[in-house]
Amino acid sequence: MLEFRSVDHEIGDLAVLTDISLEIGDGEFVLLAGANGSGKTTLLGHCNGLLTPTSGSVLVDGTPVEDDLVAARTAVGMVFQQPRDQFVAATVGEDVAFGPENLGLERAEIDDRVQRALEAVRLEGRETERIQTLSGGEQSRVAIAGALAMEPTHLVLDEPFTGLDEPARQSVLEHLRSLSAAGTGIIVATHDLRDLHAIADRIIAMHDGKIALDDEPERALASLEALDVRVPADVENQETRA
Ligand SMILES: Nc1ncnc2c1ncn2[C@@H]1O[C@H](COP(=O)(O)OP(=O)(O)OP(=O)(O)O)[C@@H](O)[C@H]1O
Repeated sequence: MLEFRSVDHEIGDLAVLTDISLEIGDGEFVLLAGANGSGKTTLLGHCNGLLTPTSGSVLVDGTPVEDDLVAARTAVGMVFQQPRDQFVAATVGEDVAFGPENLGLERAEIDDRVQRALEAVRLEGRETERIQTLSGGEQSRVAIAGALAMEPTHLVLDEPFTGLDEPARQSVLEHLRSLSAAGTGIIVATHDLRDLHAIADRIIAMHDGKIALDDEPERALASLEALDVRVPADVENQETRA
């Protein structure tokens, strides 16, 4: 369980997050929507102690994040918007293996996790390739594989589908869905609600640093346009009609 209790985040005079309270249960698949600048990335940064609340607290499985940062970072896997910030090794295989190696796992278990993670992002057989030589979308997939290989109990992804081609997007989606079914809590910040709402349990929409709505997908979608979150299918329909 991931829990925010009245979290405020201020930067100077700017209230970036105001009074965020929410609970995300094990196995819940949550979409975090909202316009540019509404506070999504900042909210995600609080999930594993990357950011510290100005007031309020964040708890991972009942423990305040600041009480045990290592535990929080092991429990909550993060995939950032800019994958380049996330790489620690030169090659695909080394990078994805880095996290599991740090957990002190047996070699066979590490290799197994790397294989499964690379299959999930459709990069199997590419272990020895240098990350620098990959395309942006492929680099994003390496970053996702790195988080998957840690097998965290909560997985937080910031715009994970940007730059992914459709087969890779579907494969990652399928994997996230199966992780969620197996009990992993998933939070995906995204503008891309295309087919995601069909698999999500819940949509949380941010507006000006506050939670503007938190509801099951069908009801949430009906309210989203008022918050300036375009639903691509509707946009396409409007363009077709025009
Ligand atoms: N380190 C910082 N310094 C100053 N302002 C910041 C900082 N981090 C975030 N902000 C501001 O806080 C607000 C929320 O930013 P955040 O990145 O959380 O939004 P977002 O919803 O993730 O946006 P996007 O959809 O564009 O990624 C923005 O107005 C942003 O400019």
